[in-house]
Amino acid sequence: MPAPSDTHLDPELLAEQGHLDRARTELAAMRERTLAVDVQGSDPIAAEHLARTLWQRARSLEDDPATALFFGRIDLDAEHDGERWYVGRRHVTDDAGDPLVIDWRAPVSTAFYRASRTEPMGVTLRRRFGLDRGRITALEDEHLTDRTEQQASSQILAREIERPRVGPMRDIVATIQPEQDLLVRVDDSTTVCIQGAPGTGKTAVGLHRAAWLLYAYRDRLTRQGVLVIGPNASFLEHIGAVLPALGEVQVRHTTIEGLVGEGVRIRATDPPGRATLKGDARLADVLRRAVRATVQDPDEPLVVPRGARRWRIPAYEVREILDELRTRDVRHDAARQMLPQRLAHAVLVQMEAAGDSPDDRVQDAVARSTPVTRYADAVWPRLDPAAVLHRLWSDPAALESAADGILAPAEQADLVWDQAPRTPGSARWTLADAVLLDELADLLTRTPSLGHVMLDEAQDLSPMQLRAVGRRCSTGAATVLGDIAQGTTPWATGSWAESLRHLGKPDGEVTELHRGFRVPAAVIEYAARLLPVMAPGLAAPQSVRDNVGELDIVAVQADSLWTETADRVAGLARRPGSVGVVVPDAGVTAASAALTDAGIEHGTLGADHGDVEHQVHVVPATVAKGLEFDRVVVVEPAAIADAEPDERTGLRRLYVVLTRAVSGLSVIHARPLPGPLTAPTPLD
Ligand SMILES: Nc1ncnc2c1ncn2[C@@H]1O[C@H](COP(=O)(O)OP(=O)(O)OP(=O)(O)O)[C@@H](O)[C@H]1O
Repeated sequence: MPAPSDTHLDPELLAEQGHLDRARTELAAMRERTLAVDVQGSDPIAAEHLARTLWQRARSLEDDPATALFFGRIDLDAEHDGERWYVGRRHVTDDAGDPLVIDWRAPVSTAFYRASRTEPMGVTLRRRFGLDRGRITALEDEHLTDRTEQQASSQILAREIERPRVGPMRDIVATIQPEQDLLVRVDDSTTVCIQGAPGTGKTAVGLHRAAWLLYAYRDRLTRQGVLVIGPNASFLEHIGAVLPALGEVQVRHTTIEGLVGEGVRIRATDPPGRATLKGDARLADVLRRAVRATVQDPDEPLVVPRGARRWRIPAYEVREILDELRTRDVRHDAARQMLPQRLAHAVLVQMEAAGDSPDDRVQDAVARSTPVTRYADAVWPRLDPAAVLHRLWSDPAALESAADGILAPAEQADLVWDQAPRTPGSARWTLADAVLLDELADLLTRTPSLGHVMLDEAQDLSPMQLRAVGRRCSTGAATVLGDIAQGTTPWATGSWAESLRHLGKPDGEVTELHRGFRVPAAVIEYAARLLPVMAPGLAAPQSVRDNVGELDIVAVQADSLWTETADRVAGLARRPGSVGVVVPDAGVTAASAALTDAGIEHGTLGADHGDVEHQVHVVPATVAKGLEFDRVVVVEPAAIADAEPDERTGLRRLYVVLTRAVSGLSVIHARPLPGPLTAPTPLD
């Protein structure tokens, strides 16, 4: 690959800048044409819908002068009519409809990302553009069919990966790698599960996949919706700008709490053991039984007075009807609605046997009559999820009858409240309870499915949480992203096959990403000392970064831990790029006070709030997952590990926080470092 051209006088560069200028002008014209459409119509609802669609389209056609409209070009061989395509974030056409730029998601763009010297895919030239504030500053060419040309690594790609990180996560549309592109473009009916070490681009791939799916299956997915699920509010803020930057503004982002917590106030926390038990898939059977147990076989017959006659359906016949409804795979509420019609039908059969000839209207009238609806309500009652769970957790006998043979007596005893709240409304529900309430709600009425769900940090979900997510994509597919080595919940998954089973997608395709884009070699090798102890069998990523990174381990006196931290942060903040100060959760206040005393302006991240705009952030260790900062200061690793319920989880938490750095990692400690971190590595 020849050296990138960097001069403004380069005629090639000027010609490309000319194409960019033309594309800008045409984009502005496309937007004007959209805005000029006169929305009229006799149907005001249709007119309003059209106006909204046009407004959204006009918004998506807004030009951001800071980003170039295209970042690459491919020239194809004669077999492909020698076509030339400029690849960018969106289609731009001239007023004759000829494309000036094609969307990166269009099928023809695939070759830009995947063509190689061994498989050129008809590409004779691949050109990447170096861009600065929306202007072309460099070109990098690969002649894929020229055997004499030396293969070299892309400087433009390297520059993009090495760019210091500030603010929220960016899109990677210009530099998606072939192995990533393969995953982005998997069809909409396939569930993919991507295992990858920290910084291998799982989140980036998942978000670009969501954008691609919305392009390729626009009608269905806009109608049914696409949902992104991440671990906490700070993470959602970190990733929240990526899809809008790709023109997709309608994708909802939420956490598990947000997903199941609608209408439930989560006001308490379960101890780890109980939360694990409540997250166990066996609870699904317990709840199913509890709901089924509310359907009572009657002892009394159904008596329906009509005119001068009284029709009697004996209890044994009602029991047969109930048995038939029980064996059908319908939800509780749907069966409840069917029951009055079934009972009315039995009455009609008797009427016919007595010589009457009742029609459907009579059956409807009988089904709606008070004796039938009262009787049906008594045997197949209206249920409220909170009331069902309230009863299980407050009444050991009710729990025993639902859990007998499923949960051991000691497990049942652990689930029952010590002091039961008087009413379901006054219960202090936990997150695990909210997940169970969600399961119960689905046993009553089917949860509607979305078109696609992207689930990030999926290793941390309990089986019951996975079931809750699976319900949201029962007729769609999912993109499941995670790293088993980063599992930090007591119920974290041990295998993706198991997670996919709980998600209801046992045929999901598990694949692995190996190349690390975030963490430089020195830092990843340090963090990887933990792997053999807490995730044997899993390897660290192979860092693709040119920069090996900076690693500093600083031992300090306990009484100067925070002042030393502030000193170091002050030094790091003088350079461009974000600084994450990752501290034990219990140290957030002390860390923030020390930074304030040192005059360092900063934000504090939390599980329920994000604020990614500052240069310096104090990050509680439990919130760091999925985030990244140019430079990271990890304070007191031993305390971060000790805050977790067991050693393995503690070391995994540490692995997560040590792998957030893009350029440099400083570890400041007063207590001895956890044992595995002091093991020698080839870098020592
Ligand atoms: N092809 C690429 N080109 C440029 N940057 C990339 C590419 N792939 C990934 N990155 C960058 O690498 C960083 C890590 O990516 P990402 O957060 O998606 O990794 P991850 O696997 O989800 O990490 P973690 O397991 O720590 O959550 C991000 O800054 C992302 O933009």
